[in-house]
Amino acid sequence: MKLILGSASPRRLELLGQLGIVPDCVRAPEIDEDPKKGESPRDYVTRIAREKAAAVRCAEDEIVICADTTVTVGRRILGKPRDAGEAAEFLWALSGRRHHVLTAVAVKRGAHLRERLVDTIVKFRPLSNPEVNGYLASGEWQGKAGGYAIQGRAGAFIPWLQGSFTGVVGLPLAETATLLRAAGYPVEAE
Ligand SMILES: Cc1cn([C@H]2C[C@H](O)[C@@H](COP(=O)(O)OP(=O)(O)OP(=O)(O)O)O2)c(=O)[nH]c1=O
Repeated sequence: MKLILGSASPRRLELLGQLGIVPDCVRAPEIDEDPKKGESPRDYVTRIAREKAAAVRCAEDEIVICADTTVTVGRRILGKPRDAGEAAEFLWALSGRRHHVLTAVAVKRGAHLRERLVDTIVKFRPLSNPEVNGYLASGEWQGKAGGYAIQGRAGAFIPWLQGSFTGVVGLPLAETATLLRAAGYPVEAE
C-alpha cells in the first residue's frame, strides 16, 4: 500500500513524520482556492480538501491524503495573504479576539473518500503596532492561512486555544491517524 501526500505544504510532510509516516511520494494539487459567493467557511474548507483529493492522480493500490486549512472570523474567510498589506489587515482583524481555524482532511482510496473537519478556537491577545510590524518583517506570514503560523513566533500572540494544535498547523494528527487506519494504511503508536 503506497501513500501519496497531496500537498505542497512542508508542514504537512513534517506532521506526517510525527506519526512515523514517510509518504511514498508528494504530488501537489493545482486547484482554484477561491471561495464561492455565500459559501460558509465549513462548506468551503471541506470542498477545497475534497477538490484537492480529486485533483491528485493515483493508482488502485495508492492512498491519497490532502487537507485544507482556513481561518475564519465571523463569516469572513481569511486565506493566505496576497502581500504584507493584507497580512497586516488579517493580523489586526485577529488581534484581541477569538477566531476559528478549520482544517478539513480528505483521504482517498480508489473511489472511496473519507473526510474529517476539525474546528479549533484560537485566541489572540491584543497586538501592538511594533509587534505587528516585527511580525510582518519576519516573513512568517507568507503562505499561511490567516497570515500567521502558531508554530513560529506568532505562538507568543496566542495565550489559549481549544481544539487541535496540529490541526492549526495544517494536519490534525489524531483524526488523520484514524482516517488512514480506516483506509487500511498502517499507523503505529497510540
Ligand atoms: C493558521 C496556520 C496555518 N498554517 C499553514 C498550514 C497550511 O500550509 C497553510 C494553509 O494553506 P493550505 O491551502 O491549507 O495549504 P498549502 O497551500 O500550504 O498547501 P497545499 O494546498 O498544497 O496542501 O497555512 C500554519 O502553518 N500555521 C498556522 O498557525
